[in-house]
This record gives sequence, structure tokens and C-alpha cells, in this order.
Amino acid sequence: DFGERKGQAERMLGLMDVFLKNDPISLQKDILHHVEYTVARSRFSFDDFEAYQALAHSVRDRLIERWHDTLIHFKKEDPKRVYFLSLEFLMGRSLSNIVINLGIRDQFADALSQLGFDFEVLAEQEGDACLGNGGLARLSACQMDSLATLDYPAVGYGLRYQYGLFRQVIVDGFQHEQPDYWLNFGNLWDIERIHITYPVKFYGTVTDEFLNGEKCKVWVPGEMVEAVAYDNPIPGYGTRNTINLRLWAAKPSDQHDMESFNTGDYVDAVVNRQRAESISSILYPDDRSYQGKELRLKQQYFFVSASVQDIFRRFKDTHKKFDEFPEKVALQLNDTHPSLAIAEVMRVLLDEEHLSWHRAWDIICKIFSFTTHTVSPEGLEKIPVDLLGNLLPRHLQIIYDINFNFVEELKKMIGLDYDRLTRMSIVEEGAVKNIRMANLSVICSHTVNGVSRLHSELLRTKLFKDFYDLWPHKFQYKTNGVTQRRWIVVSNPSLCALISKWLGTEAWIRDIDLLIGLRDYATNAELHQEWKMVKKVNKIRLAEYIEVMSGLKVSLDAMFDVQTKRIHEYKRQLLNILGIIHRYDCIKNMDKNDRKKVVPRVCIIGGKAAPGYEIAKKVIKLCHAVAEKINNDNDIGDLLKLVFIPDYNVSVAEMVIPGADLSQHLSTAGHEASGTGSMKFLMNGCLLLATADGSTIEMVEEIGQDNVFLFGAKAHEVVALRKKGPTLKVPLQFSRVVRMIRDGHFGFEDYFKSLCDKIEGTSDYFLLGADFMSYLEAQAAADKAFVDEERWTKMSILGAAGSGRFSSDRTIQEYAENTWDIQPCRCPF
Ligand SMILES: [N-]=[N+]=N[C@]1([C@H](N)O)O[C@H](CO)[C@@H](O)[C@H](O)[C@H]1O
Repeated sequence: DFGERKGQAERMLGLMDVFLKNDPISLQKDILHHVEYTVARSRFSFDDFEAYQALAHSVRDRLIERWHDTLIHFKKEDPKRVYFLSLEFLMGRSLSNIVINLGIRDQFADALSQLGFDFEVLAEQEGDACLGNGGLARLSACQMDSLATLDYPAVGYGLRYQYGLFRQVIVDGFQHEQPDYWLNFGNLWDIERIHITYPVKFYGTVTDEFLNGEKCKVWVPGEMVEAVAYDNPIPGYGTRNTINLRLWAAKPSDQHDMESFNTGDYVDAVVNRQRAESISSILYPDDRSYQGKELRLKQQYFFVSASVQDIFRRFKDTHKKFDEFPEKVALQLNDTHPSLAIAEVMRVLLDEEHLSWHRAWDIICKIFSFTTHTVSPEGLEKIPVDLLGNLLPRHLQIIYDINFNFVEELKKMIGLDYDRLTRMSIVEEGAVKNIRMANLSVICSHTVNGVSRLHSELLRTKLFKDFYDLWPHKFQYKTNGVTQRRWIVVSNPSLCALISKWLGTEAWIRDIDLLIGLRDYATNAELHQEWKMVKKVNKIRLAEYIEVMSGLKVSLDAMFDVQTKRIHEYKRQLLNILGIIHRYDCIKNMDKNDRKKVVPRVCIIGGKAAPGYEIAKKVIKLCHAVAEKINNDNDIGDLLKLVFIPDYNVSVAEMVIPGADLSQHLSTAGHEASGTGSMKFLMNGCLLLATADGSTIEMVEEIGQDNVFLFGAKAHEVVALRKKGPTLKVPLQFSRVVRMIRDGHFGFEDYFKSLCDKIEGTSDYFLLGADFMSYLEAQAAADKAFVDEERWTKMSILGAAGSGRFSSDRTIQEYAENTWDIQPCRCPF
């Protein structure tokens, strides 16, 4: 609807082709056009990176077309939208994913090869966008892909960090962190929106004033910065729908500069500029929660305030009555990091839109839904009242008022049960008074969910028991999922082609339940042949990468045994290393004959440790020290190798996962809320050796107990085992391998002492000793299965065939139907 500029619009349309063409000539022309005029290099001399830039610009042009059409369609249809607020999005590389979702990869590959370039070589030029730590962050990215593919009207909001997650550099086996200058060569996949900016206020005071005789609160800020939007078009697969991921960057508010300039204090102005920009400068590199860091709180409020202002602007563009707000807006809180949005929406409705408390509260309770990714109370964010009161004085007032009303209501429902009232209060009294962001989120959200069935059970029976007993209807579970577009089609094209061949269709890429069709061929010899070939091709690629990264040549006949995820005590990478030491020790004490029966292994471990997490950093060093010993022991040869893959990120995962035979998920049961890495391995025909934790339990139900190597104490047994403490019997094999570390078999015995102290006796909180024998039995079962190629391949095919449930398409469909109440809004073009 071009309205008054109809004439002009028609002329413009006349001037431009309706859509960009994708025939080889048009593509080659476009690429060379961008070489010459966008990258500004002569078409006769440009290198791979410049070719990548020109290619990326050509792809982006076609992305933007669909993005515009989608936004125009949404504007016209004005559907209810979901706003997905997350402080982290782990996008990785974009080029390959985008051309595949647009369905033009082959066309571009052909056009490039005619220009003498290889698409994959150019795709390698792209750096990862690492705007997140781990599972939670990558889940956000997978969910954006599914929201777009399923045609849901959605917007993602986050922060555009200048520095992503640190680069992990290993020096002498020790992790060193290097800043991730990911924007050094600019980011081709986001568009700076200089006209979409919002002021964000901090500090200051709140005064009572009278407006048209009405008493109202006025917040006079002490500091102001500008939030500028950077839009990342997210294309769906097999649809024209392309939604928006809007990331905010902090810039100084010109209001601020002028003041310093007027006072002629130039230096002050520049310092203020840097201060402002520092808000969105760096991603906090810890997968655990943060307490009491002002910059972290500033980051949370900064992106929340800009996002809420943007949501209100979009709503008010076409709506006058706020009663319609819940019919058009669903706000999803990805953990408690964005939970200040509750107080911010309340502030805007009360102080700026002047709604009554009652009407404002009614809207709040209809628009917010909250997902927690945490299992333990320690992981729940708490903000010191002083810090919040100083930075956001009006929001603290509102949170106090919300809490006062809640506690008054609660007293009516549960009487004067002070212990329970104290536990449920948003305000935690004590030496340091804190705001419990999880309690605020549960109280103000109409739906609360965990990220697996077991996790939700733990929320109902432990973490949020008090709230569940009060509001059982609020609690749901939405088991996580991953997108098969990235984790099969992009990262494993040979498996993608094989699946499409045997299913006789590519429809599974949009409708993954079709994968179940592979079950019919689980014992088909021809498929077995081709299935093994695909794995071999991917193992060769992984082996080449290992040789480049570590200089180590590994045998392709060995089982590639992988554990890649953030380094955490509860994820028990240490159990894996102790198992490897045990295997090494056993082989060393074997005679020639017995060694013939040994199943060769290449053990691959990868993952970043939070910079301040000493124990996790010691685990990385131990891994290198053990590898040093084993890999240089000619007596062992190819029977056992240990490799640490440095700087594990999305692109490295896309290379490691397709090449894995076995993947390990060893968390002490009840500690991993879900886990999503396991889902990617399963989809790629990799077998799982795991504890019955998080979403693994649901995977076993989908693919069958016989197709997974389960071990260890169950979640309900862990508590009892911990109670046993010193009476808990520890197997000799366990004490022996710990002794080997203590005795310096791998050197650095003093440095590793605290690591050993943490897993012996009563301090073995994560039960490595208690689970050790069960773990070794599962490893032996995996060895036994691996040598029976037919059985192994059948298990691998049945694993992939049963992985459909773990697509983020299923997850998003459940959220859309049971939480957000939104409907698909497909772009008709
Ligand atoms: N934050 N957080 N939590 C996690 C992961 N560490 O990012 O969220 C992930 C995504 O929900 C979960 O899979 C994982 O179990 C959980 O620990």
C-alpha cells in the first residue's frame, strides 16, 4: 500500500526487475558487479576473501528481497507476533545456511565454478558470529531458523557485541583467551538501521508529579545512551518468509556529547563516548550465571529497553487501545537475562501510557512467558537491591510493588506460612538484599517451561516447587531441538543427499518426522554400504583437520569418540579422561594377543572453559598432558589417541559432528537441563554414550534402549548416593587412575592435585567414582558393538531415523500452539 506515493512507486517498480534472477549469467554478473563496485576491487584481480565478500553481497541482495516482502506482508496482515528476547545468539557462519534456505546454493556454486571459484573454499572465508556461550545461545539461533521456516511472525531481539566469545588459544596445554574481533572486517549479514534508534536511561532519581491532576512517577535519568538497531534477516527453508533478528549496539547519545562540548571538556566527551559503547562491547564468557556485575545489568536493561520501545512503537503504529496489546504481542524470556522487560513494560504502561496498575498488570500477565535453562538454585540470577536501585531506581520501585501485591495475594492463598512466603518472595532478605529474577519471571509469566521432560519434573518437584504447588497450570515442558537445516543439510551434505535418496524426497528437510522412513532400511545392505561411506568421507575431513590443528595423523579405522561442549565439572569431561587413562593403562599391561582385540580409538575432546573457572582450565591441561603421554607412546601406536580440538565453536562443530562415530554426554544425572549437542550427533548417525539425563531420556524412548550406551546413576538415585558420602565404595580402577595422576604419570602433579582432591572421598560431588564402573562397562559395550559393523551401522541408522522429535521445528510448533498462541503468516509471493 504505497498510498500517496503511488505514482512514484509505480515508476520505481518499472525501473527495477521484480525479482533478481538466479540463472548462472545473472549470478556471475551480480558477483562481478559487487567485486567492482561494492568490494571495489578490479574484476581482474581479487582474492578469495574479496570473492567471498562479493558472493555474500549477491546472496544478501536476494535475502533482502524476501525480507522486505515478508515485513510488508506482516505489516498488511498485522498478525500476533512473538518477540524472542535473548542476551545470546550463537549464529556461527551465515552464507551456506542462507543460500541453502533460499534454495539457490547449487546455482551459486555453478556460477562460481564458471568464474573459477569453489563455493566451499569461499564459504570458509567467513568468520563465526559467536554472540553466545553454549547451548542456550545456539538454541536461540536454531529456534530463529525454525520460526522463519514455519512462517511464524516473530522478531528476535539481542545485543550486537563488538567482541564475541573469546578465541581459545592453547599454549603448552593451557587455555588462553584472546578477544574475538569478529567485526574487524565488518559483518555482511547485518544492516545498520541508523534511523531506528532509541534512548536508554540509567541512574538518576524518581519524583512524584501530578499530570492532569493524576499523581504519576517521573524518572529523571543520570545517564543516557542511544541504542542503534542492526538487523539480521533470517530466511526460512522452502518459504519466502524471512524474519528479523534485531541486535542493539550502544552509541553515545548526542545529548550527552553536547554537554561536554559546551563545557569545552573534549576529553570528557570522548570518554563518555567509550563509556556508552562499552555497554554492548563484550559478551560475558560464562555459561553460568552472573551476580552483581553492573555492566552485565546495564547490558540486560539496555537491550530490554530498546526492544520494548521498538515493540511499543510497532504496536502503536497501527493500534490505539492497549487492551489489544496481548492479542498482538507475545514476549518470550530466554532465561532470566531479559526478565527486566517485565518491570520495563510495567513502567511504560504506568508512567508513559498512564494506564492504571490493574490494567497494566493484567497486560503483563497475558504477554510474558518464561523458559528456564537452569537446574540448580545457584544458577538462578539474583540482583543486589543496591545495584538495581542505583542503576534503575524506578524499576526497583515497580518490582517492590509487584512483590507487595503478590505476597498479599499469597497470604490469602496459603496463609501465614512464613518459610514459604520467604522462599517465594521476589525480594531475598539477608546481609545482601537481592531481587530473585526467576521468582519475578515465574510470578509474571502465564507459562513457565523447562527444556526437557526431566528438567521440568525437577522444576516442579524442586527448583519451583512452591510455585508449581500454587499454579500447576503454568508449568509446561518444551524439550529442546536443533535445526536439521544447519546440522544436516549445511554441515553434512553427503548424508543429506543419502537420506533424500532413500526417502525418495527432500521433504524431510521441512518435515523431519519423515526421517522415520529410514527404519524400513535399517538392515538394508546397500544402505549400510552407502551409510558407512558417508561416515568415512566425514571422518577423512575431520582427520585432516586434526592433522592441521595438532600435527597428529589418526587412523580412520579407529572409533572416533567425541566429547565436545563447554567444560564444566557437571559435564564430567574428567570422567572421560580418567576412562582414557584406564584404557591406556590396560593396553600397556596387555600382551600382544590381547592387544589384537583392542578396538582402536581416537578420543576427541573440545570446549571452552570460562576464563575464571580454574578447575575447568585444569581439566583442559590434564587432557593435553595425558595426550602428550599417550600420543607419543610408540608402544601403543594407533590403538589409542587423544586430541583436544581448540576453539570449539559452531563451524568446528559442523565439521566434528558428521565425522564422529560415538559421542559422549556424561553429565551427572539431574544436572544437564537438556543438552542439545547430543541431538546433532544423533541426527548425523553418531551413537550416544550417555547418562539418563536431560533430553537423553527422551532420545532413548524415541530410538530404543538397544541403540544407546546408557550408564550411571539415575537422577533420583544421585541424591541418595551423595548422602552415602564416605561410605560410598570407590572402585579400585578409579583410585588407580587418580593415583597415576597424583604420582605424576602425566607430570604437573602439584597443579592437578586440587583436581584429584575434588573427585575423591566426600568431595566427589559429581559422583565420578560412583559411576566409574558403569561407565567402563558402557565403553566396553561400545567397543563390542563397533567391531560388529552391521550392528553398529543399524544402530546408527535407527538413531538418525528416530531423531525427528529433536528438531527445533517440533519445539517451536509446541511453543506457538501451547504458549504464544500465534499462527503462521506465510508470505504469498
Ligand atoms: N544456560 N544454560 N543452560 C543450558 C546451556 N548450558 O546453555 O541451556 C541449554 C539450552 O537449553 C541446555 O541444553 C543445557 O542443558 C543448559 O545447561
